[in-house]
Amino acid sequence: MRIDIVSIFPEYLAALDLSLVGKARVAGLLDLRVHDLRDWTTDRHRTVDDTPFGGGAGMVMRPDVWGQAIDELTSTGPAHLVVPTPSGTTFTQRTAEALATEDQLVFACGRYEGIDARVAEHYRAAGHRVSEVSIGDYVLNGGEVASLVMVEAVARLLPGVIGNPESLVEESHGAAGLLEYPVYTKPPVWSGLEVPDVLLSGHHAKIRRWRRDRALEKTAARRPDLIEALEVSTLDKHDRAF
Ligand SMILES: Nc1cc(-c2ccc3ccn(Cc4ccccn4)c3c2)[nH]n1
Repeated sequence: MRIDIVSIFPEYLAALDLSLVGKARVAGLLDLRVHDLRDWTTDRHRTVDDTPFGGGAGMVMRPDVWGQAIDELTSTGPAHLVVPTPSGTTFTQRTAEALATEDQLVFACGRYEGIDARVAEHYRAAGHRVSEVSIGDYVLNGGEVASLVMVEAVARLLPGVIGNPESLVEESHGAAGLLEYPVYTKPPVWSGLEVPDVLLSGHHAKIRRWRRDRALEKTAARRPDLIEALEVSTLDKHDRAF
């Protein structure tokens, strides 16, 4: 997969050189390129914004500069344009799974009051998939942090990026559709607190059952909406006790 990220603060995306995503790039599992939007400006001041039509506070990012950038970056094939915005559809694990199937993603990181609305309109009309996406109900100062979140969520789903793909099944919002169970490691007693006996028993069936019970318990307590969304067929008679 190729991912292009365009921003007026490209150094904000330096975190993607680190850790799991950084290693995936070095290993050639992910072709991730970060670009400075100002490289597509033509004036001496490298201007990317202007005052909003209709008045109002703040500035709006110009469509022409974004058009030059996105045209160049999508010239090699079908790309999915992802535009972080507070007014977008909510990004979920399902969104990450869908984006992870694409050949190319282009993240357009806005700043100021956002990007001229005609940019998304233009690329939809040109036949591109365009997703205007929010990472949650709070307001950031730009799209860079949202792009970091989405790139990490997508990259870890790509083949070979996560060491043990099995862990993708049991984690929160994973295939099981539950929040994950509590995890423990050594020492067996810490701060006067013990590890649940069943986890020390070596009885794998009981451990599996205990973990599923804790996952159902936590999900029912913290995210009853996820319980509603569970396929009833995936619940056994023991589960229905929750
Ligand atoms: N989940 C999210 C996403 C964002 C986000 C994404 C991109 C941009 C580009 C500019 N701003 C600031 C801004 C503030 C007020 C109204 C419009 N935009 C952004 C904020 N905030 N929260």
